Amino acid sequence: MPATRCSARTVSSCGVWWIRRDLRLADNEALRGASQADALLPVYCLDPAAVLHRRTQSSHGGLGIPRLGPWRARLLLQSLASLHTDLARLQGAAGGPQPPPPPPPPPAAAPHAGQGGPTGAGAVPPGGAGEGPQARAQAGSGAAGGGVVAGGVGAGGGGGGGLVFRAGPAHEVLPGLLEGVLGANPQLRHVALHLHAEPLGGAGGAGAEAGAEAHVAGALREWAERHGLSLSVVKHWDRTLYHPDDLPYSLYEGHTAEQPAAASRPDLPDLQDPAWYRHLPPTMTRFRKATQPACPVRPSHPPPLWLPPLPAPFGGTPSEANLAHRTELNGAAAAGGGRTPPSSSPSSAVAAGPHEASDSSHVGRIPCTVRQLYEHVPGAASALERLQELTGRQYGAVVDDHVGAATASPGPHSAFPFAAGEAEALRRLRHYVWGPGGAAGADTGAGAGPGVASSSAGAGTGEAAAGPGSEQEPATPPPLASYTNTRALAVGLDASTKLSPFLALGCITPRTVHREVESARAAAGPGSPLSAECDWLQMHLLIRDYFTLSAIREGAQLFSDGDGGGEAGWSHDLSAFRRWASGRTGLPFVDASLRELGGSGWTSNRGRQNAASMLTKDLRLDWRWGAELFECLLLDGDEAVNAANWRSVAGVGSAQGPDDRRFKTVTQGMEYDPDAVLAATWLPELAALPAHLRHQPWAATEQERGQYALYGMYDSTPYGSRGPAVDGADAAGDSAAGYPPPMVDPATHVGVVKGQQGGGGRQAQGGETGRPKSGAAGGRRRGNRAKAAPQEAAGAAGADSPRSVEA
Ligand SMILES: Cc1cc2nc3c(=O)[nH]c(=O)nc-3n(C[C@H](O)[C@H](O)[C@H](O)COP(=O)(O)OP(=O)(O)OC[C@H]3O[C@@H](n4cnc5c(N)ncnc54)[C@H](O)[C@@H]3O)c2cc1C
Repeated sequence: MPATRCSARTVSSCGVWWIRRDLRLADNEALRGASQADALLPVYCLDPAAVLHRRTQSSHGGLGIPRLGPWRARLLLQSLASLHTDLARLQGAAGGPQPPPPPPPPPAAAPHAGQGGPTGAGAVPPGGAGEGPQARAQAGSGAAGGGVVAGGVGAGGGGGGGLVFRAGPAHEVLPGLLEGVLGANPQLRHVALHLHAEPLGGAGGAGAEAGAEAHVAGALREWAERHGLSLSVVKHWDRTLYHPDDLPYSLYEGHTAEQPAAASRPDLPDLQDPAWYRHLPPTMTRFRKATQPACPVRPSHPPPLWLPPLPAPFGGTPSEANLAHRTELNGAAAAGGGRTPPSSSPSSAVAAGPHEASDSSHVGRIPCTVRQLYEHVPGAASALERLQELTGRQYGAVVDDHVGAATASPGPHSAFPFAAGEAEALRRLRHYVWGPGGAAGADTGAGAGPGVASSSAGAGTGEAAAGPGSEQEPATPPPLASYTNTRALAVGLDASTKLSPFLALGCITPRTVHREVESARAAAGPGSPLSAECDWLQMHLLIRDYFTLSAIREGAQLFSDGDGGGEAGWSHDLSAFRRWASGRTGLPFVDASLRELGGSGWTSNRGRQNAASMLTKDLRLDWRWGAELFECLLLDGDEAVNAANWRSVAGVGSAQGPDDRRFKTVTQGMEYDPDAVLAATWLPELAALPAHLRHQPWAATEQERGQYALYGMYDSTPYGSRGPAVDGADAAGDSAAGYPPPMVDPATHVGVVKGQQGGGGRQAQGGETGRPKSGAAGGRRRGNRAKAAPQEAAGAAGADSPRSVEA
């Protein structure tokens, strides 16, 4: 038995990390705060309110579907498993730095083609690193040289580690857990609860978690008083790039500083109206101008190298040696000498059984399937049924799939074919910013960038020397280098960053993304064209901030119906909604996007905008129904960001902009998916058609009608009154005849394809005249957005950025 065990110390303080959407070790204020105590109790509470809606979203009631749909639930479980393994590795690790173990064997196959492949510490082939200290030591092997502690559960540490998973609202779960801790640690004197605040999580907030934070604080206070303990409750905020406390104005209307902040900030640009500085500016452009120059981005913190162990009865007790060692290790990490990325892969963690990775039966069991998760929540099964009914899709395979299975459920067509968790988030970020091989930077320490890895970086992996920037490898431009041109495309793994699911679950912070991008900018040097791409990516982080902050400001009004429904108000025609939700509107770009969403949990920003426009501007259906379906299905579903985006497209509330943000969806498809790849992939009925007909099958010539059996599909029957609805419409199977005619006049969805005006341009019309001259390839192959200076693009009613907030 290691000597450290003999000198076990009593636990007089316990830090509780109430894990919410901050599933990471690095740059995590709540974890840092809770780790100051003798013991650390990381707890994830599966609150039924996070799985099912508590609120009624529209005046006509909600849809009755899960708030946490199967795709995101799966990603959540994987991320929890990954975090569990990382915690088990670090909590109570003892014995000091270990010599780096031999490099792990190269994985049999790169799990994600095009992403640079797994590299270094995080690259644990599915099922490759299983149980046991040796496996875990290997999992940590790529960390900064000399900084990794092989340890964790069963590895001779001063106690076990891992997260405690419990089903139930936190205000019920946490006092119960602490009762057990107190029973096993009679010397306990102080409990410190650290949590990451949710945008809508405060008392009186609008979201389903409204009041949760206040409830928990109240319940713990009552518990602590009863036992004569001292309690501190500390809320942290890492969700946005800019910390709300640093903004040069108040978020809330009605809050008036004595002087407008602008008066004391002559360095701020003159935005004409000083009142903007008192409140969250009413448009994105003004927000950017008022915020960027005035607000620092706070530094992001490296991951800890040591964490206090779980308290008894969940784990062991810390030892004097452990505690002394904490200071040494974390001090080194803070000094940048050993940024150790989390090293687990969710697949390895789950393949071994995430819960079984703990040595204590007291540590709660993370469900291994989405069905197990749903079983904790009464009503979830029927909500899933309802979702299936609305989308016309069965989710059995997804909910029953073991989350650690090597074959990812999202399937071969997923635009988000990534694993979950912090290490994967970092790999994706580095790949996007530095290019193929840049994921090796995931092992080098954030911000270091490839080619400038510290000497300790990649120890044991051999990756650092082969990274980009080295002589062996020709420089391949990173995806970031073409972000401006590709970001708006509807297809393409590297068209956009695909970071939003990681950001939504908190596997990575916007600060970390920002810092990495700044490193790339610095490495590229002054005047490099990459700088504009960096600006444009950071602009989108700003949009996320703006929408999140807007949601906070809206509070209870976030889900008000606004007046966007027009005089008649919003329609609640459920049958029309079903056609939309199941991707059977008859407008291929909208349908393909919606079926992609239903079938994989992802669709592009462009697809989302067009689908939302169709729902609100053509069908005049209640935007909250659309928002509810999106929040359920999206891998990156985020209540605040989602609702704010929907409000923006629907034109409701204070974010209202131009009256009509209606998208011509056929033209949009031609511009952002010229080869109609999305339709070919997700609309089997149209897959056999040539690309130009996949954009608008009704535009077939007489000859094409015969050739592709399109006769009878598009006759003169008024739109919307015929054609297969989702219920029982598939008689014609996956042939073109099985594809429904448009619910609305398709001519109103065709406009000028940008970039084709003038000489080579054409006025794309509905009906017979809408054929591109040279097939779909006649459309632009690249995103339509010109390489505008980000500043201008941000200020314009850009195709990417929410127009209404740019007004
Ligand atoms: C109707 C509708 C609903 C949406 N719902 C969500 C949602 O629930 N969660 C979510 O994260 N995004 C949502 N978005 C915004 C946007 O579609 C996604 O953030 C983006 O497509 C994610 O892809 P990416 O990570 O590759 O983004 P990139 O283009 O690479 O952008 C980088 C990051 O910037 C942020 N970002 C970019 N565009 C937006 C935007 N319009 N609003 C907020 N943040 C943005 C994201 O965090 C993203 O990861 C929605 C958009 C619409 C039109």
